[in-house]
Amino acid sequence: MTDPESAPPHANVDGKAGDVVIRIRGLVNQFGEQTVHDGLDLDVRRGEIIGVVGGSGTGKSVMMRSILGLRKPNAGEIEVLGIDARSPDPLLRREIERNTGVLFQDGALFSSLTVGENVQVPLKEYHSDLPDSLRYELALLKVKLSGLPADAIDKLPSQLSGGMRKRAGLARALALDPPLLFLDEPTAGLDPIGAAAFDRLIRTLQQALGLTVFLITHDLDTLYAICDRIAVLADKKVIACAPIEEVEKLDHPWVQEYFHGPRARAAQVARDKNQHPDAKHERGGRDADRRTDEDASAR
Ligand SMILES: Nc1ncnc2c1ncn2[C@@H]1O[C@H](COP(=O)(O)OP(=O)(O)OP(=O)(O)O)[C@@H](O)[C@H]1O
Repeated sequence: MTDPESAPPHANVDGKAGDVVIRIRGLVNQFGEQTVHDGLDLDVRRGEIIGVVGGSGTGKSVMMRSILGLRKPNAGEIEVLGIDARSPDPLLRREIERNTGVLFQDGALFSSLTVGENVQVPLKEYHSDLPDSLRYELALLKVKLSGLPADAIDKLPSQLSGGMRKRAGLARALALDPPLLFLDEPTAGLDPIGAAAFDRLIRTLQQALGLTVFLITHDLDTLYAICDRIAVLADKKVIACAPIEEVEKLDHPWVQEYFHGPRARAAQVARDKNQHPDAKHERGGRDADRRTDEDASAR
């Protein structure tokens, strides 16, 4: 761990795929009498898309907030790229912030700023020395990378569809080229075709940019289509963290209900239909163009 007294803080952004980039041990989170996490452990590996699932109120968002240092846990250790996420040191806090992009559920865009201005907010904070024209060009690059048309850059969030707002939020999350991307329910509120397209975008960006993605979702299609491993929150802990084929078999009432109900069956059918023998990285390969009405209605 870097000693902020003797050396500038430096996140461990280089390394090989599979290295642990987020390490949680013995996490405890309480709100008054309510214990949300009690001795939760989790390792997130470099280069993976980890899907975080669990019933409503099991503490998925609280875990994400703890990792990002937005909430101080009651106990436990959290390291993000080798930095102690519980540290109050502003330099360490800033280092974590600079290396993590976050897409919150509601997009969290500033409504009075254009898309381009929203994307430039982190650029202004961390690269204030850049000329305005270059910052604009960088914002435009992120807007295009997120699958938006170039002219979206000058629009207000209220002038965009829900799916486009998500993409704008993604463009802002990617503004600083962070190695870690956090997504809270990215496909919530999107229609099935829009959700499938967003899944593909995430997978494509993750591969192209070498991102590690921490993805909270209730969306079974997303889990089957793009997640390398699934972390299941239940009983105040992560009770399993494994590829979906293993997690499905877990003898736990919530897991059984979630992964073997009618919605799960539809998602599995979609996955099996779309799986292509040559698709090395596509786990499920949910493909909007090939979705059936049955699949769509099961979402
Ligand atoms: N600031 C807070 N003050 C009090 N209780 C809180 C606070 N934040 C979260 N909680 C409680 O912690 C529990 C976990 O909340 P969290 O939002 O992490 O759940 P979740 O798993 O993300 O749920 P969902 O899937 O419904 O979004 C809930 O019971 C919630 O009410």
